Amino acid sequence: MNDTADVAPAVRSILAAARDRDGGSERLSVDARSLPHAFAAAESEGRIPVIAEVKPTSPTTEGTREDDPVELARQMVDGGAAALSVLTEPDHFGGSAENLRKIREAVDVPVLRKDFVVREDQLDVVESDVILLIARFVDDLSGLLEAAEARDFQALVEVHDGEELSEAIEAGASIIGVNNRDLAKLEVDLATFESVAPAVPEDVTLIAESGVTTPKDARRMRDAGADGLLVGSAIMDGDVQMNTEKFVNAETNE
Ligand SMILES: O=C(O)c1ccccc1NCC(=O)[C@H](O)[C@H](O)COP(=O)(O)O
Repeated sequence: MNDTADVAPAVRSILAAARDRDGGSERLSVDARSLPHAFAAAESEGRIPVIAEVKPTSPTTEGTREDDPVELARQMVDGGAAALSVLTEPDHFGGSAENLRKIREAVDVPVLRKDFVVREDQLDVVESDVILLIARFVDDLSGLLEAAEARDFQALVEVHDGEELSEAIEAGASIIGVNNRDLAKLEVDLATFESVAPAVPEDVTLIAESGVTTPKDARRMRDAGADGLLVGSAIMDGDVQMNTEKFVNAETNE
């Protein structure tokens, strides 16, 4: 695992828990729904491709949303989400593999497993269409990416700066997310995406992650080159269907 000494205490705690968490006992083989195809379908219908995140709580959110996660997921899809992200991290985000399993059964859009996977056996916990690999926290990014793809997962490789972007490109990532949240300080700055995006190759599916809180933010990320947006807190706060619609239609309702 790359440098963890300089990350926020909450993130150190997340990573300690991730290292201790068991993996799956059987190697998975996934029949994945295509994220790039889902993005293209949304674009063709005039919707911004939004990955809406089922995120019951987090270290930077007050309280926990106790609603049925499957019902929330359905409302996000009804609101036009091209894909969903489901937290499976239990200790800091209130997620579970069971939530993801039930949600993936209930919807027909691609589902991203949002967790802090640090070892190959942790890929085998639950089937999803896309799996998150965070460049900063993975020792052998190309090895883990290869292991994910060998199971037919699509991998979303998350980066925060140019160095991590180079690492992701070298590892062969075809879906890259630029996280606007600095995991060292937990501060969010949309300028992060704007500074990293220009170096991302054209053929990569590029996602702006974190800190998108208004339709104006959504347009800003799209203007900077985002193919899609990953939105958590701003969708989870209130009526999730209406909130999703707001982001999905941010360009048409301008
Ligand atoms: O969201 C947090 O508080 C957080 C804290 C520490 C590590 C990671 C964290 N979030 C993970 C994410 O990637 C976000 O859930 C996701 O990008 C959505 O972000 P947002 O729209 O800002 O909720």
